[in-house]
Amino acid sequence: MGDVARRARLATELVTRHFPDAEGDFRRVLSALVARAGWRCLVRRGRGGVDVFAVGKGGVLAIVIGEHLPDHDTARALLAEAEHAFAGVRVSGRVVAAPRLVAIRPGSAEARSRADGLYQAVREADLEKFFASTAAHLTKTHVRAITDAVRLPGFALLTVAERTAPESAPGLLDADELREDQVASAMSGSFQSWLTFLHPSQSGIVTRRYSGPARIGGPAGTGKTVVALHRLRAIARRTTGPLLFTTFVRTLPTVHRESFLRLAPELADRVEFTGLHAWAHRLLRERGVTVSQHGSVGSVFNLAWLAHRSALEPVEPREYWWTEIDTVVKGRGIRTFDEYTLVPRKGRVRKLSAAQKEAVWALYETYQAKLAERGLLDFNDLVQRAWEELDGEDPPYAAVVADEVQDISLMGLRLLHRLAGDGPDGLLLVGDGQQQVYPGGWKLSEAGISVRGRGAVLKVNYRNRADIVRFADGLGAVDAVDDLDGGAGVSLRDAEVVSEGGVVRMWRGDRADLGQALLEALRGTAAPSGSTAIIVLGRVSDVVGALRGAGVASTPLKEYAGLPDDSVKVGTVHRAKGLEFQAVIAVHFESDGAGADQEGRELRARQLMVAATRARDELWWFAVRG
Ligand SMILES: Nc1ncnc2c1ncn2[C@@H]1O[C@H](COP(=O)(O)OP(=O)(O)OP(=O)(O)O)[C@@H](O)[C@H]1O
Repeated sequence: MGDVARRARLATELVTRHFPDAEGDFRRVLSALVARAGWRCLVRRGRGGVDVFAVGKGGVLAIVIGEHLPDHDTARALLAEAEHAFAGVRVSGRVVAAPRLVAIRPGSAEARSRADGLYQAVREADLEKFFASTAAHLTKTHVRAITDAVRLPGFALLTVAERTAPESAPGLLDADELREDQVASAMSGSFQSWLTFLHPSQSGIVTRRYSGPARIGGPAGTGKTVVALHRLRAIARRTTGPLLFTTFVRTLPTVHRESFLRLAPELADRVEFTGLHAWAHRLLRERGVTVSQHGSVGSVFNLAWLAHRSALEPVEPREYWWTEIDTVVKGRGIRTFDEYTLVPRKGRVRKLSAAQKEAVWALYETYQAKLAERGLLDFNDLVQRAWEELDGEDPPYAAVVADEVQDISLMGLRLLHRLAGDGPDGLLLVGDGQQQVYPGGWKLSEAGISVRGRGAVLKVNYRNRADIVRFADGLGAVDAVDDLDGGAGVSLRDAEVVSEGGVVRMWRGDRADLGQALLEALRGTAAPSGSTAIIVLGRVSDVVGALRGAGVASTPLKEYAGLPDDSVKVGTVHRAKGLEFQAVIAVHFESDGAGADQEGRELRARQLMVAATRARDELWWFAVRG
């Protein structure tokens, strides 16, 4: 008899023995659950609460089985029961996050949740599809450990023995199973185990109630985004309004949406994942503000620059002045010359004379005039106009999470504040000052946001292996880290690292040899191509050209949406921030760092650190000479 048929027969016998009086529908659905390989079911019937806690590679599910799907209040009560049942359950120092709620309707009649994303409704006929779509992230050892640790009075553990492991030896895995488990864990991404396990400090932040805007800080890889996603789910479960997850990087929300859908597929329609500029653009369009799509902002700035370069170029190059206008003037919402003369130019090392400030202002005015002539808005204008639109209105979101806030402009912060307001659990700002990859700087208080007493810092690095953290820490990013609000923060050096080992390899050579060296590095990594990224500090086209020359196909990071594929990703450090890969080849050009001033050197050191900390297991450090 095949294993599937054997399991089905044994499951039916087991269920009939335990629940002889239960109705046929219940017994049939339960038998199908118990028969699933790799899942263990804790079952109780007839108390009006959760029927089954199923623990398996797809996590922990609280399941109710019945013809009638739960309404809103019932679903909330079930979730509370499920949360309570697993509260404090620990496995190797991590706690088990609140389970997902699933309502299974016997038969094939329509099953649609009537509770706004509190649970996933599944028809019995779709059970196979449902389990196939559940992200596998726990090993068999995890599953055993959870079911061993949880105490659920009144629930019976119903499992069908694996073919080789007799059920009389619960908690033990035989040698084959263990090996298979380890391979599965290495291959299948048990690094996604954050979907079920949280460090106690992470879990504390997920469930904490904040009376107003709050902030989560901590160095690279400590689970800030993980906590933000869990918290979003927790907030969604106790509110009814719309929720937003946003960042300044256009592509990042799409990637994090994929993670969130693995964590809480039932909330797909409740939480919006959008870049802040795209959000502002949409608002303006909806309100009838025409935003021209034609022409390039960069070429308009060039025209303005041509008119003023003679005064400014002898002092600093074009890029410096673009940054001055982008982050100091427009990023801070400065509208008059007088304001500009008074503003603290945080993060800018060079002091400007009165005459230089006048020249900056003239450049700004020409740039604005030329944008207006063409009906163009740059990113700062989009944010400013959206912020003005929302003046005096109620916040459109019940809660907003903003990730990577260290790179958001001051005006961006003000817009976020209008999106969420000052209400309880409304605005959550997540970031790490040490990872700033754009110049700029602000204190939250300058944006009118008070997070006093509502901050948390994470310190346990779960992403990078120890050798990679040590290497990244030595790259010279300033250790004195800002907590995003002018206070002292925590740097990578202070992080506690969970995974030992790691591979760091160096290459230094000429441009002409780059393609071949990349090819060899790609061949030499243990990571599959799809889990490898080439992160470039400098011109990406140079690296893509070298790769093409070596016959390697790649996908630009700006098109990466977090879905698995088997191509190598290539992009700038600006595109790579917030992401992670099993292996990273970081390519920098030595000439780019030469001659930089203190501000440029610090920014570059932070960018190098961000590139290095994208690597989980392997880092190849490529320095191109000349
Ligand atoms: N509780 C956890 N259990 C297992 N793995 C975890 C846990 N928390 C985080 N991780 C792992 O660490 C990785 C990094 O987490 P996350 O991206 O949230 O960190 P971060 O602090 O936002 O990083 P960065 O600031 O560098 O972008 C996750 O992708 C996950 O693989």
